[in-house]
Amino acid sequence: MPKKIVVIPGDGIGKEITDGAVAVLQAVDKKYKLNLDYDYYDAGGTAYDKFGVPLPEDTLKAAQQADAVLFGAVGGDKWDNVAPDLRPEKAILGLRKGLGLYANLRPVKTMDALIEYSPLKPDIVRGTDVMIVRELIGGVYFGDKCEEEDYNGTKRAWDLENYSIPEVERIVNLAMQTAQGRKGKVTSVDKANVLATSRLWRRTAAQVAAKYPDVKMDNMYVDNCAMQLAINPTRFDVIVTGNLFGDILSDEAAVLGGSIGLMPSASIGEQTSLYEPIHGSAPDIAGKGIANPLGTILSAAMLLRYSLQADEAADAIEKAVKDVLSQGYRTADLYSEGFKKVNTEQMTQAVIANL
Ligand SMILES: NC(=O)C1=CN([C@@H]2O[C@H](COP(=O)(O)OP(=O)(O)OC[C@H]3O[C@@H](n4cnc5c(N)ncnc54)[C@H](O)[C@@H]3O)[C@@H](O)[C@H]2O)C=CC1
Ligand SMILES: CC(C)CC(=O)C(=O)O
Ligand SMILES: [Mg+2]
Repeated sequence: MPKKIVVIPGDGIGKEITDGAVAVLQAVDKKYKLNLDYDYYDAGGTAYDKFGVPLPEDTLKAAQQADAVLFGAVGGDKWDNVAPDLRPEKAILGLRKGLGLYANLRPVKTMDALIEYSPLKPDIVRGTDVMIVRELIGGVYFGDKCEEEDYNGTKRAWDLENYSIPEVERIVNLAMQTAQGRKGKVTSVDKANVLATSRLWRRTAAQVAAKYPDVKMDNMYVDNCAMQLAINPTRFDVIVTGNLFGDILSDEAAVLGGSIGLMPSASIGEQTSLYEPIHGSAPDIAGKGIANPLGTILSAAMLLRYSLQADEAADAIEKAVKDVLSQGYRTADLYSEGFKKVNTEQMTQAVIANL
């Protein structure tokens, strides 16, 4: 039986980068006989323009029934003024909730070939290898919210941050197990000096950690973590944190690898999982054919590894990405004089040639 991959390109650079990842998947499929089959669905502003909603029922249903989902990105200025519940970003939030994707794994690894591209000093970023484990379907992104209400003679808006003990236990357990396959160290990141949700997070994390004597856990406030990522990133192995902090810290950590365009992610659920680069729809470069497809191609490698247990094919993609960078191929986000400047399509073909 073929394995069903639901592809959701979304908006902006979404089509360009998912085209690249699917071309690479098709190439490894030929070599490793994976028997992959693709179905395409709309989401985001593109779906809003066609159907009046950012996440059509058909898209969610297909994703729920898929062996794995490959996602591009959603959003763009064009939809900035649509009703909050119809914003393109509701599509990815709805997919995360609808598929129960409770954990977002965001690996950040500095490749030697790219050491000069980080705005940080080479001696600081060399050897960085962090796995950010971000809780993905709780916290302030999914709490009750109020767009506007009267309050003390003025208007206010609010978003509710809330976490339950089982939600924290589930994500911290996954972080501990992830660390067991790595260097055995977890840093739990919160703001327990201020937030009640963070104090519950910290207490619960300690209880979970006690079940894993082979893993060392420490706690860090999120503001300090933001600084430590910039001055001492190699001190981290696994970082586990909530939805909002994980979103922000992972964009910051992306600069350690050279470009956000390189960063993949896996969003893990009980039934199916979704794979997407950590960046957005990059409206500033959309349609120009210059987006870096490597974050999405590496997300496809994570798809093969986590959803299809096709480790050999995943290894082949990851090695091909390293090879093209060592050979000097660079999209615009990583280009400097002396290197081979390529567009999205040429970078994709370079990866395929190295498989
Ligand atoms: N999962 C998703 O679908 C996400 C969607 N968004 C949405 O994307 C839209 C744009 O958001 P921004 O804050 O501008 O973040 P962004 O990640 O789209 O772009 C930030 C900067 O990084 C660059 N960049 C991003 N991906 C790149 C790639 N593959 N190659 C080369 N350069 C790349 C962009 O050109 C831009 O300068 C918004 O509507 C936002 O809500 C943002 C993050 C995640
Ligand atoms: C809802 C998304 C736009 C949040 C985000 O920035 C992300 O998941 O990286
Ligand atoms: Mg983000």
